[in-house]
Amino acid sequence: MIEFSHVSKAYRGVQALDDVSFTVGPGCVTGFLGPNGAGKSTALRILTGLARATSGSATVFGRAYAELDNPGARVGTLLDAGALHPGRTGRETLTLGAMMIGLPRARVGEVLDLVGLTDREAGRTVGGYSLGMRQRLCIGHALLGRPEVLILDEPANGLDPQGIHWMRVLLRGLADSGCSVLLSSHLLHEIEQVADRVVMIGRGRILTQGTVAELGRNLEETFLELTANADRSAS
Ligand SMILES: Nc1ncnc2c1ncn2[C@@H]1O[C@H](COP(=O)(O)OP(=O)(O)OP(=O)(O)O)[C@@H](O)[C@H]1O
Repeated sequence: MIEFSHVSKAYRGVQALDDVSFTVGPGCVTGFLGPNGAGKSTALRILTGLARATSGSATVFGRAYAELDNPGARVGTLLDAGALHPGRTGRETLTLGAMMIGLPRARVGEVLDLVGLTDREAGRTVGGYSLGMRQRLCIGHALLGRPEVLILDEPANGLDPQGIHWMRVLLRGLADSGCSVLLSSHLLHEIEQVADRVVMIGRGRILTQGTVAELGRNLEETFLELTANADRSAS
């Protein structure tokens, strides 16, 4: 479903990604775990056509995201919760999103229910939303088209413990119904709680990947050890 094949990305003076390869299959949540600055957002931006790889390819359903017909209907993305228009209401934001991918307006109400935003909250402008409400709205936006593939960059940012639990249950349910979920985070605990597979990245390189069971019960030790090794070899 999602395939990164030897993806590298150099910004001026910074090697953000170095020969990154991994796949994300249906029916599971793949956690993309790495410390701040590891290259997670860069990889997801390349995957969704927002940045260009220096070399290599990243595809969804075997094609570049931008080449898919109506990608928003098949691939749900949450890349930057801060990018919402502050002057639109939550409902308007979702209605525009639904119109852009050709969905009936009725889907907006369903999604508001799904992400737990009340009618009153949906009628308020997004500029006055808390970070957690923005995240819920963005998750809702990503789910509008009942996507087969979900790409989420740090979706738990700003959610309270109840919200994080809600998101875990939601992602689990989506994966169980066949969705391919790619979830990035710098928080080990968050990934550990929900992911079936983990891809660890540090300083732009894949450090290890496998199922949570394969990587061992003490994922934290593995994470700290591997990121420390990556730091040592880079210095
Ligand atoms: N537009 C850009 N121009 C120059 N350097 C960039 C740009 N975007 C990212 N970088 C650099 O690329 C590296 C990877 O950044 P990226 O944002 O992908 O990491 P991340 O793993 O998502 O980090 P975080 O968890 O902090 O969001 C960092 O060194 C960052 O400074």
